[in-house]
Amino acid sequence: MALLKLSSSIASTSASLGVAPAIAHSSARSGGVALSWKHSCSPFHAALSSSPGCSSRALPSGVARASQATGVSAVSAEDLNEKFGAKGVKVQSGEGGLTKVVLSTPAGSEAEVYLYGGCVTSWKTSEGKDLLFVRPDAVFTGQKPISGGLPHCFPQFGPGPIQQHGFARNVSWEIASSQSDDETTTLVLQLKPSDYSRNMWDYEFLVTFKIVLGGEKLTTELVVENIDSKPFSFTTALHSYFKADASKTSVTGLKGCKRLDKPYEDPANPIEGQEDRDVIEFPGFVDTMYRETPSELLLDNGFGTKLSIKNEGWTDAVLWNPYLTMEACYKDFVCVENAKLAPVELQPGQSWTAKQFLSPL
Ligand SMILES: O=P(O)(O)OC[C@H]1O[C@@H](O)[C@H](O)[C@@H](O)[C@@H]1O
Repeated sequence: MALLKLSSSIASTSASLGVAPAIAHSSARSGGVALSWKHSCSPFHAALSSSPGCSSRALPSGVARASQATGVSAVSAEDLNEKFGAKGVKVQSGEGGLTKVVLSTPAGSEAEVYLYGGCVTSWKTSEGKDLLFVRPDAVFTGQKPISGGLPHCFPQFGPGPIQQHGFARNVSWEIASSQSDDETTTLVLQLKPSDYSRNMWDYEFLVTFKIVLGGEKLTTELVVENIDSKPFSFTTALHSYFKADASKTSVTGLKGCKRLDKPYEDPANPIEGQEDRDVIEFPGFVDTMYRETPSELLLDNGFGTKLSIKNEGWTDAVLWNPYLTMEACYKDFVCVENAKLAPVELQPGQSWTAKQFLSPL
């Protein structure tokens, strides 16, 4: 069940960061890995996706390209560090000059969060193992979503009328606050409307993303508030990329759920069914949306780590592995995405909250 509640007050933001001109840097995370993507263009991807090689067709009028959004913070990492830096919170210039926040705890766990896309790109337990995955084709230019970690799909999961997975993953978020104590480190980001977002989704909203790193756990809370004078509705997901040996990976907990399989060539027309497997593996292309999912899924990443993926408020889930359409990396990750696939309708003043709790067992 979605948690709908009236929002009494809107948190004020300490930083004021607009969407600023793009920087010239262009840095692939691959460190020189040769890329030979076969991610060919489905009709939907061809029109709206940021996928490599899929950007040449005309867009419906009023729809902005992802590449028109730019994500460089207007305030330098040094200034932000001055304001929000603390024990366990360091604001730094990251890949491609994009601002990142490095979170750490006394127990030795660490996370990295890029303000561009409000994207957690790394989460290391105290053993130093990064449990998240960033694709080798991910770019840190501030002009395309970072493909990896925990990107946001908002205000549309898709396919739909605006760009694939919405705009939240390809705009700069602001730091609202940071905090750390002996056990946990917390970073709160906010996303506000811009000309870019209004051009495709003309609503006034406030999205708050709280990231809490504590011991061996990574908890996130997403709050969407309608601060407009008119209602709006949205769909959303936390497009979580987990490092995995896909040939040995499995997900448990979805038996009995309604499933919608998205054919690669026609993702807008999914095939309905019901999940009858206790344990789901990834032997080939997987792109399945599950409805009314339980509050906990278990991911065995094939490297000996079992991860509990709990949630509150996320009512649906998506499993994705691109298989040979991304030959260079499909063996190395799976996406297990907490999602909200049925539109959430918010009246002015209302908000919606969903939490994700990740912890190795
Ligand atoms: O390449 P993108 O835009 O990040 O999307 C990747 C995939 O994301 C998944 O969530 C979708 O179910 C897939 O259909 C999609 O291909």
